[in-house]
Amino acid sequence: MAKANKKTGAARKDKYYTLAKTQGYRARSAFKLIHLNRKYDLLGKSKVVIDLCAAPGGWLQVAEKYCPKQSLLVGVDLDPIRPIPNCTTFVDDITTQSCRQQLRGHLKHFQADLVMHDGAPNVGTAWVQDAYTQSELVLQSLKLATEFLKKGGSFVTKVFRSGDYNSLMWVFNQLFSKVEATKPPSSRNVSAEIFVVCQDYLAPKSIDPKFLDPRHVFKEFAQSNAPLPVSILAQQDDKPRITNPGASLALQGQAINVFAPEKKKRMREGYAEGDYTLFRSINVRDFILSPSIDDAMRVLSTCNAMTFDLSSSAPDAEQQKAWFESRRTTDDIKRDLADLKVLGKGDFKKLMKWRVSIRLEVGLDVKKSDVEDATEKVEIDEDVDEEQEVTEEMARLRAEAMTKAKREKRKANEKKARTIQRLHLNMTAPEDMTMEDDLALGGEDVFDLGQGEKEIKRRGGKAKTLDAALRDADGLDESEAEEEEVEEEEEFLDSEDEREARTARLEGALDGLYDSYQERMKERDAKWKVKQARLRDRNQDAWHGVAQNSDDEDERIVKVQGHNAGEDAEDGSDAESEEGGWEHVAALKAKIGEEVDSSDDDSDSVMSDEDEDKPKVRKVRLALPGKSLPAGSGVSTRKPKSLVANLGADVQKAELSMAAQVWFDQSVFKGIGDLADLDVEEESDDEQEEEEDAEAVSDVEMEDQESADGDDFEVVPAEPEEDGTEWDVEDEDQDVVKQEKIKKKGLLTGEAVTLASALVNRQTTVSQMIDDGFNKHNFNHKDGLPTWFLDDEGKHWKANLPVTKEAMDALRAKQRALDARPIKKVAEAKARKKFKAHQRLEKAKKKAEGLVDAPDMSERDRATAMLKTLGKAGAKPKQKEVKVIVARGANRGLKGRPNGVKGRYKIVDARMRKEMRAMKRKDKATKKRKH
Ligand SMILES: C[S@@+](CC[C@H](N)C(=O)[O-])C[C@H]1O[C@@H](n2cnc3c(N)ncnc32)[C@H](O)[C@@H]1O
Repeated sequence: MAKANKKTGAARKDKYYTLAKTQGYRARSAFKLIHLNRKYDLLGKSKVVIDLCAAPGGWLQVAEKYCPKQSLLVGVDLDPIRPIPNCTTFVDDITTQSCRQQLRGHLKHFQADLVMHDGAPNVGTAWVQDAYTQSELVLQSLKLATEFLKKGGSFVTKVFRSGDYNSLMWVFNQLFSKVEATKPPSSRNVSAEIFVVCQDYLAPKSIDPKFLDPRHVFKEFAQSNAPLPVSILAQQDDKPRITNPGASLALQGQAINVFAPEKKKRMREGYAEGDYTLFRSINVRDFILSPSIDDAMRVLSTCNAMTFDLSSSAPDAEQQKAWFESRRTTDDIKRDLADLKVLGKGDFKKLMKWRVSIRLEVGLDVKKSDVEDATEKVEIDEDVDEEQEVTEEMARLRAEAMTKAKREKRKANEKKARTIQRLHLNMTAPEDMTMEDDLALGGEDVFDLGQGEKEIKRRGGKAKTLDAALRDADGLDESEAEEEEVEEEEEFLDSEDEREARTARLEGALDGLYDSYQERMKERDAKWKVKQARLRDRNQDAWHGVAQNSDDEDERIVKVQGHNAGEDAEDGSDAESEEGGWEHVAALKAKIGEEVDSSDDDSDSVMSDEDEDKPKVRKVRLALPGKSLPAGSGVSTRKPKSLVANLGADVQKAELSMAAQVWFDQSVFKGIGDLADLDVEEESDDEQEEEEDAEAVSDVEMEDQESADGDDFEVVPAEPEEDGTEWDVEDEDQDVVKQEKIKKKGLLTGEAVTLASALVNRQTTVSQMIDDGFNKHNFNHKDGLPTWFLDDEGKHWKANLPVTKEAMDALRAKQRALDARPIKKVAEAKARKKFKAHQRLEKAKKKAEGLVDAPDMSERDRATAMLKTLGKAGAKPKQKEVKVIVARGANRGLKGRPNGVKGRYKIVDARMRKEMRAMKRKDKATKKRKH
């Protein structure tokens, strides 16, 4: 079973986890801020920073590292934060007044350059992200930001892609002149989180509180979106939302037109609305009893795991027990059910076969004439298109399988022989054997569906053949099926052939199903959807959002109250000026909604044709109605009122993708307009990660490469960072490195010496060597080969370069010569010794000369003295004596030189001295006895 990609707890400990550990960051999230800082340079100039929801302190650590020295860094969280140098932290809830006051106390008269928020609501041990609470938390952090930020300051926050996301973005856009959403590479792809960087705070004199009130901000979207989950509805009930009939109705109109163009809400964002649980587990009954193969596939592609409910309280406990204990529910199947996200093709097919076999076993698939089986009715009303596609695909696959079966009939014997041969050669692992292999060998497959049919027949039931089951799933009727059966009977005369052909057909059909399963998995991927939407955009006019910004005063973005007081909406009322800008902005927003409705005849998008090719950076701007757009603003001015494109005919064409398009066409995604490219980045990341395992490329290097590859993030600046951070490691040319090494140390391997001598001796040429380089080891043709085979080959199948005996002898001789060379330190010691001996001799010579001239010495004395002097010169210098002090009495526990001891000394333990003396005595005694 292919478990290589399994994302276990250990797999969550990815490279950023490791990097955080090695670099001393408390949380892997630190890298998110590092990446954001790289892209937006948030920290370099920020002298006053507030970190909301800062525990355990990863972001503060990063801020401490990258902000100017002496910066004021304040962090707050519900959880205490272990002290971080140069940072002030306190425990509080950011939604409370006391937090506000404490922040004020810490900041004193300073205003913040940057407010950061990486908060996520604490929802206990289960990581269920209540998106609404999260959005509220974001709004709360924005509220604090508006209070503490200075004009021009920045605000960074984490948001989740949920129904409230657009509302949040809209509010951000009112308060900051630059708002971008981005997903740093360190943010896991499976996570719905996205970071919004708001720059250049406009600091209006006063802000309508409604801009920061969740009940107002999230109102319209909550109403226009699909039903919210119970928890969210409960919250709404607790805090009834204030409605604003005038504006909100129009807004709803707009929202309905734009944000909910589809009749049927489908989970375009990849998460079921309101369900932000990353792990979804369901009961196997939903899979086994799913009315059609398509539904079963949907279960497989949307869930992480399937479980059996064996508790006695389960309504179908007995049935579940039977399924669980069935011989078809092998350990492999149980493993697959436990982790559906890593299903390989083989696993997928096994599970689909298992479902069919269990259904056959329990008699779920029987002829309709006998039992009206409601569960087999294929519901086609929901996914007509997909169902049709699957049906067509199945028909095509069946036709293919028929042709294949004919061919295979001819080759049957050949195949059998090959299979047996492969087994003999140990080239096939049992798990890689297909059903065909099993049948070829005459063995019984655990999912031998024919067997299942027989079993049912034995029990007296009229088993529906597997083909029939598949046909039913395809929506083929009985007569068609019978016709096919007659044809098949003509084709296949003996039962073995028939059986084989059926198996082949089943395999073909399952292969087709697996492909569509994969398609489905891809479709769940938001990035893939964006890619598809873009492709469609190229061919047809789609909704292109509201007009681009221009410098024109009349078309400027409508800002908060302070900015728009006195400017009325078209109706001329100035009622909102009293209370604030919310109604005003909302009314203008509503106006645009009306224009959406009234501009049906205008099928042109405001994006010019050239713009289509440009990166789709679209920012929703609220234009004052009736004013034309200025020339040169990059926006077509032909039809000034047509702020949005026609949603008519095109909507029909692109109906199913509209929600996805609208979602990703918003201004927020302008920063990640290259989401599709990120796919490539991701793929290359995956490859890189594989390489990382294989080649142990350093994490740091990887990090650089990743940044350089991704469009989303800038290439790391060429100049080294001041603090010499480990991100900027130069990617050395390995060839150059090797050449340097060879220059310094010569050829080091037998292969290299052999090749070099072959070249020198003209036994080969350079071009011959280059030709030899074109071998399978240098090219990656691994597609379609079984993993066990590649593993095995990787271990044992190495390039076999020639090594001659002469080459090895030469290398050995070189090594011996190296070994024979005294090492530097030994040479130095020897020289020192020689020098000292020479000095001693010189000294003795001088002394001897003095003795020669001594008048009062007898010849004998002179000779004795001379001998003594010269003898001393030749003798080994006396080792300086070391006095041994026993650590007892006054000396016990003594530190430093004991009183009255001069020269070298050593403090020893009394017991140690005794033992050493005893040993010496023993040695002496033994020596004596020997003599
Ligand atoms: C993802 S962690 C933050 C990690 C942090 N940025 C770091 O790098 O170490 C989210 C934090 O939000 C905090 N949080 C959630 N709700 C909060 C609230 N109402 N007030 C303060 N902190 C809150 C949680 O206690 C949690 O520590």
